[in-house]
Amino acid sequence: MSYLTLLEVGWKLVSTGFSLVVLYILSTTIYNLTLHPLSHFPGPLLWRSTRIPYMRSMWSGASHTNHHRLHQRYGPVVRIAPNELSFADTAAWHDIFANRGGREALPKSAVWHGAQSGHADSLLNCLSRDGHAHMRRKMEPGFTERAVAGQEAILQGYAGLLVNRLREVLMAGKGDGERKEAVVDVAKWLTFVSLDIIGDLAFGEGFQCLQRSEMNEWMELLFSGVKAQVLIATLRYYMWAAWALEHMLPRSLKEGAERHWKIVAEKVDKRLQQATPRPDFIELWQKDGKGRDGLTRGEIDSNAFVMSFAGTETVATTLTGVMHQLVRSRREFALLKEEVRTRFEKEDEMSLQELKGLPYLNAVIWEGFRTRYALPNGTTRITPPEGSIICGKRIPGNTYVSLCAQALFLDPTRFHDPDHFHPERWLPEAIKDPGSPFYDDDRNAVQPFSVGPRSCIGRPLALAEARLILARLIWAFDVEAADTKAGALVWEEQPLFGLIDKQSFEVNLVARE
Ligand code: HEM
Repeated sequence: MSYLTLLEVGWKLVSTGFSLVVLYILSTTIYNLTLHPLSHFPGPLLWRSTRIPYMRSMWSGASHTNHHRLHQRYGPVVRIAPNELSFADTAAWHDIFANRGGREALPKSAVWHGAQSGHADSLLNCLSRDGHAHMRRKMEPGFTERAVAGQEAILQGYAGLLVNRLREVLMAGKGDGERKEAVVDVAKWLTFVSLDIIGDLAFGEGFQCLQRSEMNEWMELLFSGVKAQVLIATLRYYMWAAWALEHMLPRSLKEGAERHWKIVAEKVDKRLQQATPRPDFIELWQKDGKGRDGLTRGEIDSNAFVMSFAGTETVATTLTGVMHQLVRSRREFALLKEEVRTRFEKEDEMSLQELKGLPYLNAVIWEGFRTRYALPNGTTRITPPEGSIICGKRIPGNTYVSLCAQALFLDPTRFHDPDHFHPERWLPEAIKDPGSPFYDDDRNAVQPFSVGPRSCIGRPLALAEARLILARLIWAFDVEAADTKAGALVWEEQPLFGLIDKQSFEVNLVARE
């Protein structure tokens, strides 16, 4: 065969291949818009026909604001990709995430979850229903109200350290004895304290963030790893992309991930060598000699690893969000200050038990969840092959479904004045008084810890931390808006990669008079 004939054959092959690809894309697009079982669900044309707008939205970090906008335009159910629906309806919490009337909660999908190869499952990643239930039973002793009460000294220690470190910053700040003040990045300090607490509970020692006023290098790598994992997960919607990813990931990335695991194993080793019992997770996840079953060594490593992001960023973002609201809401801030400062004369009187009973403090935290939620796009599940009923609608099998918390929590048909910070909507007065503008609010819509068998195991700890840290800060300092660029943070503009990618938020910290 001559060189020219070879070229011709080659060209024909390429053009046929190209035509086939174009044909495939065209026919799938037409199928997605017409014959696909989800074709009657509303959504923008491009989102219904290909997954590209969804991926773009995820990769740009704007998925929460985009999905929220789609719900405002199309209603409580939106088709956000050919085989995916987003819900913004209170009933969806139970229909997607809870076991109901003999029907089990919808499972997690292998796109978003599953163990890392060569490592044991963690509670968060485990895909098997039975495997998860078994592991959850073994881990629960580490997270009960009783366990948190036993961990109180650890929590108080770090909350006190946070206040003392901020007092030092204040002393070095502007002003004289009458009024000392300093601009501080609260997002950073709240991350430090939540990291140190979880470091202590998961590995037996804090990460020394508060002491050093900086993030531990390992944690920084871990957070960027989590972000990368979210972006990589979106590629798994395409089988070929998942395969290519598995085979084409640079060796350095794989080595980096293994280094993480090695550090985890070393930290767990060190903790296991401590002979004195301490009320931390590892102690409570192990067999206890009194019949309590425990995690395997591999499971301890995987779960300690997961705690370092699942239990830190969530708390830090919630508290930063609450601060962001409080500095803009003078009346609400004054009410909170009054409650905390009149109830306690001394800092050490602020026990976890006492704080649980403070109505306004708790209302502020719940309004923080509603307006500044750390997971505004929720998490994804997949319907079983036989399909499922969600919000009264029959959803075909193998459909990805999620709940857009931001759209639900800020829905004007469910909340009075939804875009503004009104802690009083959570007070017993508003709940009981038909004259209150918040009486008819759909408070059940706000489920920051999700519901059902895979709801947040760390809920009691998270609430205890949030109450304690917030109360200790409010007791010790006055906080005002800072006239800096980071002080003018627009909350909604922060990108989302699974969790809010928290930016700096500066406030003016003033010594309490
Ligand atoms: C304000 C703070 C927190 C919020 C808003 C939050 C929210 C959530 C949500 C929505 C889920 C369900 C995830 C899903 O459906 O896939 C979850 C699960 C989980 N959370 Fe939290 N969380 C917080 C704090 C914590 C803390 C402090 C810990 C532990 C120290 C923790 C550990 C976990 C774990 C291990 C799971 C997986 C549970 C399972 O699959 O059985 N979280 N969290």
